[in-house]
Amino acid sequence: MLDDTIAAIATPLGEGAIGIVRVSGPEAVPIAEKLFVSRTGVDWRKLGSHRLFYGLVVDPATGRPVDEVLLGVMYAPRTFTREDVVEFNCHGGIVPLRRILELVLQHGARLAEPGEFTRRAFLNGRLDLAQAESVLDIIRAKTEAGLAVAMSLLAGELSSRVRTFQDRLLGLVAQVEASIDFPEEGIEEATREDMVESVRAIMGDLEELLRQARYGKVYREGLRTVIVGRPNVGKSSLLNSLLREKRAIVTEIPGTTRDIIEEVVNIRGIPVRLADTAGLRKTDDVVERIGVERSRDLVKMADLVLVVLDASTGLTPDDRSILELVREQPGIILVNKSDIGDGEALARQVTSLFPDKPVQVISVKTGQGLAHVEEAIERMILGGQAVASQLPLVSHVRHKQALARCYEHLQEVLRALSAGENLDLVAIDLRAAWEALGEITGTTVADDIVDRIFQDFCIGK
Ligand SMILES: Nc1nc2c(c(=O)[nH]1)N(C=O)[C@@H](CNc1ccc(C(=O)N[C@@H](CCC(=O)O)C(=O)O)cc1)CN2
Ligand SMILES: Nc1nc2c(ncn2[C@@H]2O[C@H](COP(=O)(O)OP(=O)(O)OP(=O)(O)O)[C@@H](O)[C@H]2O)c(=O)[nH]1
Ligand SMILES: [Mg+2]
Repeated sequence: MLDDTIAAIATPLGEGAIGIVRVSGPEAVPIAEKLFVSRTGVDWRKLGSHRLFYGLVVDPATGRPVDEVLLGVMYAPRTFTREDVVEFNCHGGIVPLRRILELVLQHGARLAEPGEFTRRAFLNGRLDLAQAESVLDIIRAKTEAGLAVAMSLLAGELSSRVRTFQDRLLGLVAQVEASIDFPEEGIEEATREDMVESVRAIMGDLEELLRQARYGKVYREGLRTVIVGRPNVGKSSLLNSLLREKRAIVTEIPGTTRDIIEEVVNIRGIPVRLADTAGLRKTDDVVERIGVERSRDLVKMADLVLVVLDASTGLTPDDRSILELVREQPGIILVNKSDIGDGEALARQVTSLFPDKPVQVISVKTGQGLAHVEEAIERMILGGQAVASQLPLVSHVRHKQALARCYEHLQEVLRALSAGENLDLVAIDLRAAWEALGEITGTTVADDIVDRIFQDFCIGK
């Protein structure tokens, strides 16, 4: 499979200053030799790697120039894929890009599958699986903090942590197997206790990583946040204010918002996917009822629900049923319009009904309390930790699950050790724990999982 040459347009299709057709594999350089004509008189084949050459792409069939380009040439093995790579930097229009790709395909390459360049980097050992996954995170990052998390994954910070865990586990396996091989010497009580201690230490470190994982995925996927409340309480006003943009229509007429409006806002580095919804109330209006249904569905899937109340009207039966809806969910209750009503009184009443939920008195109109809302959102996710002080090493559910599986096997190791069970059993679970970790870096991962990971990538990446 890796002896063929792949090609794709690596830049977005549209109008741009520059567009890139990327080619990787043994035919990359021969293809460039067929299509590229230098305009500077240099013999680019005689010069080194990682250089750009100015010239034309000429269609060999007609001899006619297709576009003026810069040709990037990078020789294996020190390239993104560890194969020969050439890049046609052409003008960023659909027609030049498509024409050049077509010529490349006619002269010895095939169209790359989604993520295939990065997949080759993985298969050829330049990146491990976790690092390869970070490439998509970098592209999709919504905030600087999200980018920093992705960059640390690319740099291999999680991978190297995982490898130290694996080394520690292998050390234990060796210890256990030595005892199995010389059963007549038995296993001393002290050795058993040593092992228990080492396993506990590893588990403690895993717990720390798993704690971070709880909020780590937020940096990649964003925090799914839904604003709910009765009609006219100020939900759309709140969205606009957090966005610092007049995105949603705001009027004094209840029932203004009918569709869900979704935007990503950057709240202290955290990408928050804010959804403004139709006001919730008992209604006979068909259109409005559909909107209400959608809001309820969204609430069920949310990471965080912002319930907006109106201080100027006090708590109504509709408010009470909305609050019931989020009783079991992470939520913050916002008492709005405190400029025209007694916000503190309503906040006290709500706190007595829902003592577990944070309540914040605000006025979107005057801006009162809005900074506290951002703070509360941050606290909610990080459990009080400051964002900047420590970015999570674990941001993928897949990585978290592998760590959790490793942890479970170690629990089993502990149980077997303390129950004085056969050391063969202990060794089996230690190996299973080691393998669970290998799924993160890709040394012990099934092919279909690798397939699935790269399917999400764009073509040309
Ligand atoms: N034009 C272009 N821009 C790009 C990429 C690309 O492939 N092409 N990248 C692709 O995603 C990113 C940069 N990533 C890259 C990663 C490694 C290498 C590379 O050649 N690595 C060699 C070291 C080169 C040297 O030592 O001089 C290596 O790792 O061996 C190139 C780009 C973003 N920008
Ligand atoms: N006095 C005051 N008025 C506010 C405040 N927040 C919003 N309003 C007003 O309340 C009215 C309703 O605001 P919206 O943001 O449209 O309310 P909504 O909850 O989105 O309403 P629906 O989309 O109908 O469910 C508008 O006239 C806003 O200007 C506030 O803090 N104080
Ligand atoms: Mg609205």
